[in-house]
Amino acid sequence: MASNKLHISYNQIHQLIDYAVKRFHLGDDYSPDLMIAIGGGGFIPARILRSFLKAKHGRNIPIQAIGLSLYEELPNAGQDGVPEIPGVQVTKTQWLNFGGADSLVSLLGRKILIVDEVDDSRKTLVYAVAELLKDIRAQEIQAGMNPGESNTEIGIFVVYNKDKPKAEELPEAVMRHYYPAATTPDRWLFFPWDCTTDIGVHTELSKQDIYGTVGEGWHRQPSVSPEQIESLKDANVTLVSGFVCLARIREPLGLVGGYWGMDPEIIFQVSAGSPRTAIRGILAMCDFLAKLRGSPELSDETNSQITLFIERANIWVRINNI
Ligand SMILES: O=P(O)(O)OC[C@H]1O[C@H](OP(=O)(O)OP(=O)(O)O)[C@H](O)[C@@H]1O
Ligand SMILES: Nc1nc2[nH]cnc2c(=O)[nH]1
Repeated sequence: MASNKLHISYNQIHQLIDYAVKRFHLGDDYSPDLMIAIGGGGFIPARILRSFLKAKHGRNIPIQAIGLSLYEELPNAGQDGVPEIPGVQVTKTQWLNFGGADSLVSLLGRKILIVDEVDDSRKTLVYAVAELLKDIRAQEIQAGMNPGESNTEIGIFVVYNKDKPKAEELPEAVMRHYYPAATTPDRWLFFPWDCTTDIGVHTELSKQDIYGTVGEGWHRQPSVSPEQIESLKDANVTLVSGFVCLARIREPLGLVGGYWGMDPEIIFQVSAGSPRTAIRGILAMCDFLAKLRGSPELSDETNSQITLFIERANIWVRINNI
């Protein structure tokens, strides 16, 4: 794993959740009636998500909390972005008590949405789903049903999914309702709630991280101004004096690519690499956009912006292909 961590701000999380609800048609295509937040990182995202789902149907979805822990509780780990060491096994620190005498909630027939802030090795999510399935089976037996007869569904919402080989796999039925608001490279994510120094400085750093720019792309309209497209034309002027030009085109890349789910690594290549890496990134981006062009979901205006963007990017590549 690369050593540099990515600063994440509260706003980025809020905006990503907003966009994800729209992008995945949450509340319509999959309309949960129970959220289960994995604490502590899943608590704030679940609460934000509840607001966006309420805005759709006017109903507040109940949030239940479970506590699972995989990462070692070393003295400074987790604090101020110090990466934690993954443990071997997930441990339960808190669980549902649906069978308890004072419990009013049944899992049967529900559309459940598990919420967490990050899917890293996937061990935590796999464990949570396996334990939940055991509870569902137990409740089905108690109700005199056959396994699966209650048609209870489980979905997963994560704010960040790390793009890496996962240690364990989720059941196929659950993957059909797997909603990652954003995909990140395999770096340590430094969340705002882990910051114990200056949250203002942390927020500023989150804007400078390329991922911050990409993240912002997800919530804005997929539209790039003519001036931004135009700026590609003279990007080569500053290339020779460093990577200033790449910063100039980073925003339009983040806007178009981020909004339509382009791999953030491409944008990272474009803005953080050598000229040659940048050119590779631009070409990968053109490929991505070319596939997107003409999609029925795109407006005519967006389509023509993409066409123009590819044309300008190609000019940029030709000029700089050293
Ligand atoms: O995909 P995985 O490798 O299993 O990692 C993801 C889990 O790791 C973090 O939990 P952590 O144990 O650090 O607890 P916390 O949420 O209280 O910080 C995070 O909140 C996820 O639940
Ligand atoms: N804060 C934090 N917790 C994690 N748990 C697993 N991966 C991560 C990460 O990148 N950041």
